[in-house]
Amino acid sequence: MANTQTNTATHKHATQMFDSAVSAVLPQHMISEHVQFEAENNILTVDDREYKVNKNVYVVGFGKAVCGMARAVDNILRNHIQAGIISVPIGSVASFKKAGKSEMILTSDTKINVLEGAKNNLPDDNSHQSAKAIHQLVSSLTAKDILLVLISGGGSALLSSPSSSISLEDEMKLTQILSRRAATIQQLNLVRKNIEILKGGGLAIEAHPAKVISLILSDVIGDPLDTIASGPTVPDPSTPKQCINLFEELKVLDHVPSSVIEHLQALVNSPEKQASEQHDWSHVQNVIVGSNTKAALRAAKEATDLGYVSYILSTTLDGEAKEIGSLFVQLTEYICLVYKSKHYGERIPALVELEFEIIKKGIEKSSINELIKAIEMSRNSGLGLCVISGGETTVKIKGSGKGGRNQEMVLSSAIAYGKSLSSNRNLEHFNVHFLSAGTDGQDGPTEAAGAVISAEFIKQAEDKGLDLQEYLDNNDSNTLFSMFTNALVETGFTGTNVMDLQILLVNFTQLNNQ
Ligand SMILES: Nc1ncnc2c1ncn2[C@@H]1O[C@H](COP(=O)(O)OP(=O)(O)OP(=O)(O)O)[C@@H](O)[C@H]1O
Ligand SMILES: O=C(O)[C@H](O)CO
Repeated sequence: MANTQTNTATHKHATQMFDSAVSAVLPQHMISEHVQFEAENNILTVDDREYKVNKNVYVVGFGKAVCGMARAVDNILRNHIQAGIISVPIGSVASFKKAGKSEMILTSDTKINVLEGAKNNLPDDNSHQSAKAIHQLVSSLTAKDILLVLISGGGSALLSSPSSSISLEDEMKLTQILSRRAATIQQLNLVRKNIEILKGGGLAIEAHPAKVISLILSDVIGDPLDTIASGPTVPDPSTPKQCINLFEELKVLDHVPSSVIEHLQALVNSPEKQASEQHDWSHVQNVIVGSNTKAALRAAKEATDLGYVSYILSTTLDGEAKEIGSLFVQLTEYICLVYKSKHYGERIPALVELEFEIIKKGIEKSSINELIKAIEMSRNSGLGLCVISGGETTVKIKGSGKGGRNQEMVLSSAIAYGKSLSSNRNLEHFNVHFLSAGTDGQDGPTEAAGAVISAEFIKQAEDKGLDLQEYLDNNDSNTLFSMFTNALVETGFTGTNVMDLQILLVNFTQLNNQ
């Protein structure tokens, strides 16, 4: 029974749940769930649509998870693929080779060409050349052809296709200006859709009259099709005016290259914009093959299999990473208080106060009510409780240290948990573990996917005489966690990318079990 597990076992459960979640969104698995090929009749089925295949398939792709996605479709449709080009992050193939992940790499006899570029997830000359090659391929297709488009996070930078009046340098400058102003991915991609040829539905329009099937792995909260990789195969309802308004809102209008402003002004009522508004999209099928929700559901299933009561709190978690870290400690305190309360639903002042704080940080009252039900089930059954969430947080970097948003979140939770433990607030007799990690296996510019902590970690940090707050203030979470034997979550580059996951495990236990 999970509730009587030791510290080591619980730690292992947390990483096992994370690994299982990642496995649910690995390319081979996701593609085979949505794409089937009946070789006898040459029928390709993608969800509810069927296509007659006859050596008429072309493949293009762009994104961090596209290597494995291309391998998966090559395995399925190998004899029918005529040509293909994928644009993937620089060093992808070498790192998969190094990790022995052969299922993520195309075989030497494939017809799909692999191009690498976009260092540090920024558009560059390599990704510009890749986009040109992709453009050329898709615009040569005819009505009898089928184009498979593989899309995942990082796709925008890997398909750099500025309009002919805008130079690559100007596009790169614009990306920098907007990023420095902390533009959200929705804001950044709004602009990209209006200034790039292949974005905002442009790729599908260029491929017309071919049939277009987009297989999309979502790395954006809420899975908005028109934002993921700037929606190259999705109708774009946005306008050039919205871009100008955005520049004003971010106070960058004076810094935006004049070629961009001129392009946007000319785009209003242009034949190009009108053609896209009137385009018939019936030749396009967009399919989300994987998302954070799918990973969270698998983590919950693994938790149940391991003997926990599991509850998915949210799959749209955002905000400042360190705020979310302390939110999880408030949730832990809340869980422990409800556990210990004599009567289910008892409204003691400490609970009401905590609930107020939790709601203030963005958790809905209805989610708290569901959480209470899960706590009650856990208490009645004697099983441990597993709370799962997913999404993507942000970090305002002020220090000079090494870290990532997940490790920063876990470090902040360790500080809050340490305070909570030392003031003896509600947490005694509870064995608590908190993990946060990126499903791509890389948290910020570090080698780790994330980190996991427990009371044992806090004790070890105290024994080492470490000041955790100092590391947090310097955004140096990775340096800190690297000093411990099992605080980092290390998976290597996973080959998928559906944002981040958090796993909170609370086991009621006697202290002598730990
Ligand atoms: N020292 C640091 N401490 C905390 N966070 C950091 C640090 N350095 C960079 N980051 C964060 O890491 C993020 C960039 O890393 P990463 O490449 O994993 O994210 P991404 O570009 O959003 O890609 P993906 O969505 O695929 O994970 C940025 O959000 C940045 O704020
Ligand atoms: O490539 C992009 O635009 C981001 O990763 C969001 O999908």
